[in-house]
Amino acid sequence: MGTAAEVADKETNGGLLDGKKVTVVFVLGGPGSGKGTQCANIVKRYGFTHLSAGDLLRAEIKSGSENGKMIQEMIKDGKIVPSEVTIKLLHRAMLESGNDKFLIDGFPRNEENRAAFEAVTNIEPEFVLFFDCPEEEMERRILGRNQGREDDNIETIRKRFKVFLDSSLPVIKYYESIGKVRKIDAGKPVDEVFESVKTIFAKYETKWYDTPRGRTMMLCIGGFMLVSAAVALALRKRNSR
Ligand SMILES: Nc1ncnc2c1ncn2[C@@H]1O[C@H](COP(=O)(O)OP(=O)(O)O)[C@@H](O)[C@H]1O
Ligand SMILES: O=c1ccn([C@@H]2O[C@H](COP(=O)(O)OP(=O)(O)O)[C@@H](O)[C@H]2O)c(=O)[nH]1
Repeated sequence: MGTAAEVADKETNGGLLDGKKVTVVFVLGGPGSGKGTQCANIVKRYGFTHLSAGDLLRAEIKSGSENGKMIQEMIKDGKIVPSEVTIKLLHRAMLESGNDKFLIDGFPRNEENRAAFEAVTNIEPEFVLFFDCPEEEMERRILGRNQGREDDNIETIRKRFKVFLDSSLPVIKYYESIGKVRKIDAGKPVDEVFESVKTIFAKYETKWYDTPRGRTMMLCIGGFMLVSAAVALALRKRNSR
């Protein structure tokens, strides 16, 4: 038996997030493979919350936090930011979202990231969506991205490709060894890539009656049927007199 704090910690981390069972999909692939683009499509169709580790780190730089300078230097150099920093941001964003389905994009980037995330959150991904794309195509896409990112220059791009091969691919290999990788040919046009994505996410299709509008419609239909039944009953009573 640990201290109250340790017990509370175990309770919040018992495979649940804030007492809620959650679904996590890790979205991995080289820089420029189209992770962010396809995550936006998945969010629209399947109601997941998209958490890009890179976006969270860039927001942390902008916020002027004490870690900002360190994060900025690491990103500029294509290096992987220490796990505790990224995991804290991801964990907080998950809690704040209120959703129970998450796409974690661009994380875990190395074995240490992976082990630390599981140790801290006790959450294992449902599966890993892996965007497999030729390096020349990824390079072409990043150079045409035009988002004003400090790391989208040829020197840093080459470093990021090396980090991907040396550190991130082993994570994908690990998940492959336990049957959790869903590989997509990401070298094709956006729509074609999304067609492949859809076959993997089919079971998460949001039913129309599960949306806020659908629930309102169901309530209206239920109300209408109740009123019709009451009127029919009243008419039958009157006619039988
Ligand atoms: N299948 C695709 N074909 C051509 N361009 C793409 C495709 N997917 C994404 N892009 C473009 O390539 C660039 C990088 O895509 P992005 O989604 O930001 O990649 P990542 O998140 O993996 O770094 C963006 O400018 C995006 O519009
Ligand atoms: O979990 C993460 C995600 C991103 N990064 C840093 O953020 C950069 C940009 O990552 P992002 O996923 O935004 O872009 P991508 O490289 O996939 O285009 C990486 O090169 C890393 O320096 C990191 O350190 N840890």
